[in-house]
Amino acid sequence: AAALPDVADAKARRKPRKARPRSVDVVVVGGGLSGLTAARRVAAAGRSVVVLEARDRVGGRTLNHDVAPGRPVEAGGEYVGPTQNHVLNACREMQIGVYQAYFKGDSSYVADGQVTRYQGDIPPAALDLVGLQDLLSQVNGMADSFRVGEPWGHPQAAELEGQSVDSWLRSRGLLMTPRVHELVECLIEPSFGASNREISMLLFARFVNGSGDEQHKGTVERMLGGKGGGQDSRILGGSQLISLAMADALGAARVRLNAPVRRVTQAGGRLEVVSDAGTWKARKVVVAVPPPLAAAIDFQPVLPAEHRMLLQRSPMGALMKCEAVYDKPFWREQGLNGSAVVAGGYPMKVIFDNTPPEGGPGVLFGFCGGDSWRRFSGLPVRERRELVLRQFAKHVGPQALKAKDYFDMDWGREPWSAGGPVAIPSAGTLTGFGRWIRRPHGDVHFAGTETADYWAGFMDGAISAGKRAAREVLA
Ligand SMILES: Cc1cc2nc3c(=O)[nH]c(=O)nc-3n(C[C@H](O)[C@H](O)[C@H](O)COP(=O)(O)OP(=O)(O)OC[C@H]3O[C@@H](n4cnc5c(N)ncnc54)[C@H](O)[C@@H]3O)c2cc1C
Repeated sequence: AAALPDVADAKARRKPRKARPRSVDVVVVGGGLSGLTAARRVAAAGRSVVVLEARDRVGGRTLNHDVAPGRPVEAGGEYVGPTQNHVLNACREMQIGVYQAYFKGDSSYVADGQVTRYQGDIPPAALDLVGLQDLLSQVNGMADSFRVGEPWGHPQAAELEGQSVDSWLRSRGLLMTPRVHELVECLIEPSFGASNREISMLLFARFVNGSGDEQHKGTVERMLGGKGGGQDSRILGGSQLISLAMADALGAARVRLNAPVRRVTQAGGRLEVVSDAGTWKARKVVVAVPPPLAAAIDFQPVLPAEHRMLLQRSPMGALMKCEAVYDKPFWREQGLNGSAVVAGGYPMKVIFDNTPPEGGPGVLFGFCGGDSWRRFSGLPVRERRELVLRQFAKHVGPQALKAKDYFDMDWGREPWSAGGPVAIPSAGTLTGFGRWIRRPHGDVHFAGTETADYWAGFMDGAISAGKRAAREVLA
């Protein structure tokens, strides 16, 4: 023990040596699906590349959680579906399997304390269905009125961006009953991590418009649907496996963890990227991080004001996933598939069966976002667990109270995501500054799911944006 101070003193006396900046062709900022995809493309073209990732892991908004040894489920991004060709191809390339989510049996609709079983995507909301159908057809119409990824091209773009989903529903009059408002919140809260009054109709239409591919028009049904829709399938081994496999293929030398990037300077065709893990020189930089975190990087020269405004006015939603683990998915024996739509009064608006493909342990999860997040997420974990289990018990029965484990993942409290699932540009931002979304700043290029045309906000959009940014820097 007596030797310890000497060692410490010797260390203190040693002058810190300034590490020489390393040089690569391309620095990628952010080791989520988008950044890793860009890096793979750059490496495949024979150029040198390094991914600088702030966290001690890759995958960003995707995160696996083991509910039993070797049985991961997702605590972040999870589902894939038809027309999400980029993520499905990435799985194929990485030899990762995809399987259909569990749809056998009935879903549950919880309203006024009553539980009704139903099949398909639309809950049996009686008279309120008229209002709901009206909303779907109106939004599909809006989404069909502009070129994909360019919502500012809608003939009434400014008007639609000035209207929140909430004020638009009110403008439709008696058709939109209080129950329709609640049901729409069940669509909006999990999709955006925000409430009806926080999302503009133009932003909603932009997401619907992108829920397809070059051959298939985007529709609300595909964006929000289960079988055949965006929630059709899951990824064997959990969605974070895609990023883990990509990082593995790139190798540790090309993926630096614990390396938050603070400054990007460019002068005379050369760039310098300063991170907590050292400085890199590069010819090109790809920034593949959520907009508020891109806004926090010190770009020299500074970004054009319009681009800065776009990033600053695009905060992230607030969303958490609350999950309970049981010995087995006991609800399946009752002919239930575990899914529920819950109108009013509960922290979680939609619930899904998250059981691993082996069939156990049984897992249920619910989304808590927007106003529900603001009420619930700050509670102590003991209270969160109790509220969640009580809510699960409502539709699958009292056995739900006897969970063997509970965990939740609060993306609103993750500094390196700044929220989730996606950025939600405030009113006036898409029409005012949206055109800057993919515009390079000198030799700095922008990726990340928010910059995609199709499936922006989803894993598919993250991957297509990474490919597009790689094409730009390789051009
Ligand atoms: C709860 C939840 C549920 C979701 N459900 C689905 C779903 O079912 N299906 C679906 O397709 N999508 C879903 N998503 C969305 C999906 O996860 C994201 O669209 C996608 O993962 C985003 O990938 P990305 O690479 O664009 O960004 P991110 O995953 O956010 O990656 C960005 C990376 O950059 C890092 N970073 C940030 N700042 C810096 C910095 N300054 N320096 C270095 N590194 C930095 C971050 O740590 C992160 O790793 C969900 C998301 C959440 C949160």
